[in-house]
Amino acid sequence: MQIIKNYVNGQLLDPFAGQYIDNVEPATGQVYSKIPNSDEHDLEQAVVAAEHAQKDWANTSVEKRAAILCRLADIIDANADMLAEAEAIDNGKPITLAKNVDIYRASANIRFFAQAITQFSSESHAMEDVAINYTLRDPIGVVGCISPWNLPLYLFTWKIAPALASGNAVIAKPSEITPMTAFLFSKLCIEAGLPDGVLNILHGTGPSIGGPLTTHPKIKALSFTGGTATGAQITKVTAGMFKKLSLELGGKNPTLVFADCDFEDTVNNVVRAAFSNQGQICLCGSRIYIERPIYEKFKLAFVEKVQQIKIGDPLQTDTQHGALVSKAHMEKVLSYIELAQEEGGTILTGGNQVTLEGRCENGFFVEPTVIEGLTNHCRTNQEEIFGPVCTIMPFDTDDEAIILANGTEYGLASSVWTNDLKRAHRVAKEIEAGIVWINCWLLRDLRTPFGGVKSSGVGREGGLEALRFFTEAKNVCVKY
Ligand SMILES: NC(=O)C1=CN([C@@H]2O[C@H](COP(=O)(O)OP(=O)(O)OC[C@H]3O[C@@H](n4cnc5c(N)ncnc54)[C@H](O)[C@@H]3O)[C@@H](O)[C@H]2O)C=CC1
Ligand SMILES: O=C(O)/C=C/C=C(\O)C(=O)O
Repeated sequence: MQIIKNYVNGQLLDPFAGQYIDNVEPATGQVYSKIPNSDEHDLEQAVVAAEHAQKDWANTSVEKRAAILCRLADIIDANADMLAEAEAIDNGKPITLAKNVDIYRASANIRFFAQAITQFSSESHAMEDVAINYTLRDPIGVVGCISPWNLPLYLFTWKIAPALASGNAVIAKPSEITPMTAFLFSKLCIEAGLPDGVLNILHGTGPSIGGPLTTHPKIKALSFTGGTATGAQITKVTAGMFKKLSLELGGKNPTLVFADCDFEDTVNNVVRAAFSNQGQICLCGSRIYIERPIYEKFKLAFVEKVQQIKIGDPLQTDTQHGALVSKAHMEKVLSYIELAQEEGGTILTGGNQVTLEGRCENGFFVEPTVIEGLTNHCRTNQEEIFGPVCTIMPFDTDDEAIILANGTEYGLASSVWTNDLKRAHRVAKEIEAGIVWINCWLLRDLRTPFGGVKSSGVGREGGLEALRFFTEAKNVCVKY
């Protein structure tokens, strides 16, 4: 059984208290590794190491920092098969998805921010004949990054890469539900020659290490991705501590399908948007609104396509739909399917747990599920299910579609499917969300601002926004 270790000051360490928790493979339901349940002592050691390393790292030339990070990205690429298999085992996601999306993006994140920092510049403001102001952007110091289980290495690297590139030392906590690729990554950091203490990875649960990390006085900025309730808790416990916070939280994202869309392409992509990664992406489109003239036709084609999704062992390369991340999460998703029926919904396809034969007979599999006949304000359409469950509903006018789309507390992402350019722009402007995709979904340009409004988060990451978040601006005013 593999024993995962913390990565502190360049070394792979056991937790001080010797406490471990079980790591379960979702596709089999079996414990297959042990995870340190780190606590304040481990954190203190990491903070000391990070503080010690940070000044040298900040004083290391941008070119050298970028070169080390690019080397790390290359090493990820060289180990892509190994990492993809580890991610599929740890998370339950299909191995093909793990390789093409998760691991591909992990190295892209690191390479992107390694290059971005070499292009980062700051503003100057001239006061005619009086003075010139220029802005310095210094690293913050020691920062914290907390990431979730749904896109483990993808989101872990999305946070640490800009933090490191801009000269901070990082204490990162991956999800205790999917710790494996962050552990493997720590070995790759050693191989890449990342200086000791610049990145420290502490494993463990929210209460044992996540909480202490958020309130540690020496950690001046926190980037968090996860559930909205946890984001609210972090805001509460850090109130009055004057930390910079970037919170990427939940979504309940609308997909708006207009009658003039490219029908086939839209059906294919709306299926992908609803069910990729078993619906466990905060950007998934789980509320699908279809313009009435094509409602019945779209429904038939959509359900037919969903029924073709191949459910199977995540380690088989032809599997399209793997296991949910945990038993608890599977039970949560199944309880929402039950709730949807109590609320008057009709299941058009799916709705059940799936029992596979062989090695995966005890895995946490749930069918891709499509429900119709619900109102917009029912709990099924208001609460984040974060699983392979979507609802479909008709609409009659653009204005109605916008009201329905905006009718939840969330505001992360949305997609709009139409060939009417004016409509696309108008709807995009009216939708309350951090991201609107027109005739596409999850098409990501890493330079763009990424984040949500309303209960979907605070702040933006991506591109310059992330580099700005992980630096402090200082204005210098020079009188002529
Ligand atoms: N990106 C997203 O939008 C995500 C949303 N979720 C939603 O949240 C629900 C709960 O999933 P969880 O895994 O429990 O998410 P979570 O928000 O509890 O976990 C995310 C990360 O935060 C850490 N954490 C938990 N409590 C903490 C605390 N008090 N202080 C600091 N860190 C803490 C976790 O250990 C993990 O690393 C899911 O069912 C889903 O609806 C979950 C993961 C990602
Ligand atoms: O940055 C991206 O491309 C995707 C981000 C996804 C999440 O934050 C999520 O699913 O939690």
